[in-house]
Amino acid sequence: MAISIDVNDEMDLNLVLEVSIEEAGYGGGIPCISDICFQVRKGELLGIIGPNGAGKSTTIKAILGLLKHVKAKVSIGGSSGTYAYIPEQPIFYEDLTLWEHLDLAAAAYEIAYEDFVEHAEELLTRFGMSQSRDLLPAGFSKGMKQKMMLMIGFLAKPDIYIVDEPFIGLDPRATKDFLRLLEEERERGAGVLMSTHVLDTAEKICDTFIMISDGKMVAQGTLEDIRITAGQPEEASLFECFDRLM
Ligand SMILES: Nc1ncnc2c1ncn2[C@@H]1O[C@H](COP(=O)(O)OP(=O)(O)OP(=O)(O)O)[C@@H](O)[C@H]1O
Repeated sequence: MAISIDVNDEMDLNLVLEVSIEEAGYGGGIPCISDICFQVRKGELLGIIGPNGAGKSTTIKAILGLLKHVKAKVSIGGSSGTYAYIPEQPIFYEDLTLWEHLDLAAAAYEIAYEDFVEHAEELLTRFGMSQSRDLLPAGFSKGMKQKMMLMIGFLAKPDIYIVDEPFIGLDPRATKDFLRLLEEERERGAGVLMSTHVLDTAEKICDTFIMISDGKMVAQGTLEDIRITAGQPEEASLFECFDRLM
């Protein structure tokens, strides 16, 4: 394994994430992804899109240093260089309530207790989860578990959010609440790296994209850049570009 995660104060001050993955995979010597390079700036939302099995989650795992086989350089910028990872599959402790999960996360992020209580109460209200605060997440629905992961991520107020497919379990109201919070965080200067299949939403909210197919980047940039790469006209949707490039 050869991965370096630098918390680097000397990089371009507007960059919150710089990724250069030579190759990465799950062992056995065969890489699943290769030559994936991109940057995320303050306030930017970069969408990773691609078909099932293209390598979106593997790219995220490579960035987080979760793979055995990875040759990559990852730099997280800003003075504190912090990130929050919101996984596609909720991860939780069977014996801890929702509130205890938030409390544990706040302790890990070293947030002062009063600040934690205020922010956590606000998040519970915004996600409509106040009544579930003292319940165990094992009994939650898929969407409620997803909301818990989002709340834990938002507690951190990091430099960059790394979010793996957030939309699948969320109802329309929760999706709206999530997008509004994300927008506020971007106004604060946080960057966002988000993988998703929901292309009409991605088209509306992402500033830039990387499109991955078969473990490689096939297009990169703004929607306009993607249209040019796909040889599509000005009015073409992200889905039409995706369809053409895949
Ligand atoms: N734990 C694993 N062990 C071995 N190979 C894996 C593992 N997870 C994923 N892969 C392989 O890595 C490749 C990329 O998978 P990945 O999960 O990154 O795709 P994805 O683009 O996130 O797909 P989806 O949209 O279906 O979530 C696939 O060929 C997949 O079979």
